[in-house]
Amino acid sequence: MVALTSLSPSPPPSSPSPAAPRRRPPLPPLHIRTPSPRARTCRAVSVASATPGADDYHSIIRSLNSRGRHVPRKSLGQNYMLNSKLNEELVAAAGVEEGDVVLEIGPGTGSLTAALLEAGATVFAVEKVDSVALLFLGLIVLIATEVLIRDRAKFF
Ligand SMILES: C[S@@+](CC[C@H](N)C(=O)[O-])C[C@H]1O[C@@H](n2cnc3c(N)ncnc32)[C@H](O)[C@@H]1O
Repeated sequence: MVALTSLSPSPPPSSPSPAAPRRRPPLPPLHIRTPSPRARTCRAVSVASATPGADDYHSIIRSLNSRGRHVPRKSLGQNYMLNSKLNEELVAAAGVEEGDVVLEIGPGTGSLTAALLEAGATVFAVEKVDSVALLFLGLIVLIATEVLIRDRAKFF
């Protein structure tokens, strides 16, 4: 298992030597929304993008384009949900309720994760691809769980 904190890039060294390995640039600041009373028992805090809106399509596309020019790979099933209403319907169809614990394999952009959090679930997310995991981290902060297992194959 990989601790979430270990995925966060370290601050760049003050005087990098030419032989030093390249480090990822720091993530942009996260704008954390105060959890609603309904989401109080959540171990994760969703951020602004958890709120469904008419502009879901554009914000997801913007996010996908912003992190390392992520190009979705068919071999990894990287199809992303652009309509958060559908995510809500999926969560309702699955009967996810407050206090449930959900293991989500492949959170991708985190759009379904956000709907699960809104329903009051605690979500453990497993994402294989680093660039997608970083994209996901831009949307969701896992606070108490602090665990992001990157490869389902290694987990099971
Ligand atoms: C269908 S997409 C996720 C869609 C997501 N609900 C969304 O709307 O953004 C599937 C995700 O599974 C990830 N994935 C593929 N193979 C995986 C594996 N072995 N372990 C964990 N994640 C994996 C992909 O990188 C991708 O982000």
